[in-house]
Amino acid sequence: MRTLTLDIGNTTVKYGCFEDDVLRETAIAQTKEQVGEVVQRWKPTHVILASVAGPTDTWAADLCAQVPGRIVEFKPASTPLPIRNGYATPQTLGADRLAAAVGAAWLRPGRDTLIIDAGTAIKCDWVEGGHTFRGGSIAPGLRLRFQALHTFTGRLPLLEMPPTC
Ligand SMILES: Nc1ncnc2c1ncn2[C@@H]1O[C@H](COP(=O)(O)OP(=O)(O)O)[C@@H](O)[C@H]1O
Ligand SMILES: CC(C)(COP(=O)(O)O)[C@@H](O)C(=O)NCCC(=O)O
Repeated sequence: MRTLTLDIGNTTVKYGCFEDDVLRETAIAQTKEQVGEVVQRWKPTHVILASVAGPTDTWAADLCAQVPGRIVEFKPASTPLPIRNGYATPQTLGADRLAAAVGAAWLRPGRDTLIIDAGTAIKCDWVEGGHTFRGGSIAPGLRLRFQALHTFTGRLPLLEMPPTC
């Protein structure tokens, strides 16, 4: 079984190519065309995706139409989980945050874990005892902070992150 996993964020798409349970390739795609090239080259039989991008973004559905097997979308309010979701409003929770919690519980079974995920936004989330997602905080990411400081002040220049950052 060849499975493509897609983590569609607000800035980039992170993908992983699995052959059965073995991760063969993982990378960051900057454009949807790059993800299309991975589908053409890797020829996945199945796709598992989680997205926090806007609902008008239909390119993922177009890509999945090229894949013969199952397409599974990870949805916080309905996807069965190996942990309990203690978030008060699962229907508004970002799939990336809950997926990270499932990953953290798998990496640190039975342990309290703080997840810090620095993307477009910086999310700090808590997994209690390796069994319950407790939620956390959402704050602007680095680029948003730079943009806000430049836009809403008179004297601060717009800083760019160095390419190696
Ligand atoms: N060294 C860094 N430390 C923390 N945040 C960073 C760093 N470099 C880039 N970023 C932030 O990460 C964002 C891109 O990360 P990414 O994982 O692609 O985001 P998303 O998951 O939201 O698509 C950038 O917009 C920037 O705000
Ligand atoms: C907070 C986010 C915008 C982060 O997106 P990202 O930085 O991964 O692109 C995303 O997780 C989201 O849209 N969350 C919905 C609100 C919530 O999780 O409570």
